[in-house]
Amino acid sequence: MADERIIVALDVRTLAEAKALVDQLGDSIIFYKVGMELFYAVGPQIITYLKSKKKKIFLDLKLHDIPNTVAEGLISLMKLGVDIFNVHASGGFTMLNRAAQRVKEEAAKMGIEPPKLIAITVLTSVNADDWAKLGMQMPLEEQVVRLAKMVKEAGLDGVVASPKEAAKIRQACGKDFMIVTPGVRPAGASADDQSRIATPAQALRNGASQLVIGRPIYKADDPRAAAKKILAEIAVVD
Ligand SMILES: O=c1ccn([C@@H]2O[C@H](COP(=O)(O)O)[C@@H](O)[C@H]2O)c(=O)[nH]1
Repeated sequence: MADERIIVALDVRTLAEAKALVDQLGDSIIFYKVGMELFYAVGPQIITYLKSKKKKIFLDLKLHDIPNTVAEGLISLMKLGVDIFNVHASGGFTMLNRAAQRVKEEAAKMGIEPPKLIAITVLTSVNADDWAKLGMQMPLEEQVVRLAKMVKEAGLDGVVASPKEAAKIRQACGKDFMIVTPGVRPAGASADDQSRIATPAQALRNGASQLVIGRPIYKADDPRAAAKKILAEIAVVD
């Protein structure tokens, strides 16, 4: 059975490219992330396609708006039938809490399990300089943990954070809390625009529940071989 801890980011702009990558990766990958680049270009047909292939879907649109707009936006997205979706934690406790409640309420009406709702803490691209320029007083890592605790208290299922913060979040939020980490790079791979990175095995050892990996797979000369190498690396980590 494919390892659901790896979520491949389908960061391409056309349905044809997305289909080609999913075909190439075959049974080795079950979970895909659809983000702004692809969803804004092709819309819900990518969700329909992935579902027809029996794939799981993380719809990464990072909603960030007032509570009513976010909650009702999530309900529209939920109707597409995704497995995970997300909002920005910096939208605040009221927004997060309303979103979590509305998703559960609507799922009950629909007679379905609610999709997992998770929140972005601090983007994995943000570095120390960006952080200082934002005028933040608290060290970045402390802020991530603080946001994770707030997300949990608001009733969401987990967070998106970097693998660097995963251990502290796990300690603060417990074993059942989802910690989804982008910013994952096999040893020696380019960091690209990511700042707070770790290898796949290290991310899991730090407490991540799932890893989002894009360019190290889809930009590889042989994406299937790149995915298989990562799967072999994590196979020895519980
Ligand atoms: O903090 C965040 C939140 C989301 N992402 C997304 O994950 C992938 C990472 O892709 P790579 O090519 O492996 O860097 C991408 O779709 C981002 O939008 C993130 O990187 N950091």
